[in-house]
Amino acid sequence: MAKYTICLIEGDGIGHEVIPAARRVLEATGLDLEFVEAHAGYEYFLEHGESVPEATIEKVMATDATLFGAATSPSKKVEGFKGAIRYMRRRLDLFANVRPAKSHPVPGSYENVDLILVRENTEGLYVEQERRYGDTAIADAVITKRASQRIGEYALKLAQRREKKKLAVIHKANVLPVTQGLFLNTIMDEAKNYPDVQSYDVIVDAAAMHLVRNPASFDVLVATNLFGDILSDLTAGLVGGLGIAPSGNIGLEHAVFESVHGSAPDIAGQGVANPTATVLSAAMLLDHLGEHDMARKLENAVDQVLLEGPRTRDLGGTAGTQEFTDALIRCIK
Ligand SMILES: NC(=O)c1ccc[n+]([C@@H]2O[C@H](COP(=O)([O-])OP(=O)(O)OC[C@H]3O[C@@H](n4cnc5c(N)ncnc54)[C@H](O)[C@@H]3O)[C@@H](O)[C@H]2O)c1
Ligand SMILES: O=C(O)CC[C@H](C(=O)O)[C@@H](O)C(=O)O
Repeated sequence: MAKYTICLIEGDGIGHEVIPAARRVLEATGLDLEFVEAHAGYEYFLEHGESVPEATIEKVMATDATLFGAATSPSKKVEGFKGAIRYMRRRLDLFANVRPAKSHPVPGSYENVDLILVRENTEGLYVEQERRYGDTAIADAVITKRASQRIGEYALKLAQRREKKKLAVIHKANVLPVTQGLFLNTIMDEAKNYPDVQSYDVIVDAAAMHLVRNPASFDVLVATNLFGDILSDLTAGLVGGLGIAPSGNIGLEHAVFESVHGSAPDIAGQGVANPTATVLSAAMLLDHLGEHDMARKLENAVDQVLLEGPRTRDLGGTAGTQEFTDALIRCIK
């Protein structure tokens, strides 16, 4: 039996391109890995009537960690459809969505950025409870003390292990003192147990401005689900864009790693997707398994190829997914 088993889920669109690329990179590490393939996404839903079959959940639970490509969610209501990644986050209680943004040697990346956005991954507006009364539509935002406390604890422990030891609690308690106030106050109370971490609160709109003006001043950020969703695309944009930004959906028992980007229907099937975000998510997966040296080796190889080329189109180059992946593999070996 291999040392680690890894579940691979391609999903939709460019998921079919970036997961095989990341698999080749993982195979090139020489680690003793066994891969198990599973299905999820909109294409699977159209064929089988469900977006995440139970067999996929079982494979995610039975393997050591999962690498997910991307999945499509249509912007209209489709009867019986559940967004694949959103369903998996809640079903597997993957409560922490960890989204690092680090400077890369690519055009448009700020220098000296090294931050991690921790997004609460199970509630907020993502409980997806919407209803319509005539011309009025209402969505619930659920915030619980339990989920706020555990995401706060996760972010504080993460900040404690880092050099700067700073935690920005992102909120909108000035307008929503009951829901956002519960999130903010619960985390600020928890922070009293971490006196070595400098915890401070920032209102989300101001946080967006500060992130663009002075991203190097941030260390760890924690936010409710939708604010974290929006700000993590912003932080991806600070350091080279969606082609580069990785993430991990982490629970107490299971973990699913995935790029921040989606299925990119505008470029899917053309062989031009940048696999970096998925490869860096694979590096996070290796860290999760305790393979820290190999994780650093992957990250260093990514930055070396980003610096020297070839680069993919989203970063101003002309390389396709294959050519970029080949260069990465040469660099690892
Ligand atoms: N975690 C997920 O599975 C996830 C995340 C985001 C969006 N989505 C879904 O994906 C679909 C498309 O959403 P979208 O277009 O708003 O976002 P997207 O992230 O798929 O694409 C946004 C833009 O970034 C580009 N891009 C993204 N990844 C790239 C890569 N690896 N290399 C090069 N360019 C890349 C795309 O070509 C596009 O122009 C939607 O159905 C959405 O619901 C899923
Ligand atoms: O396409 C979906 O079903 C979800 C997209 C997803 C989200 O959390 O909203 C994506 O934007 C992300 O940041 O992971």
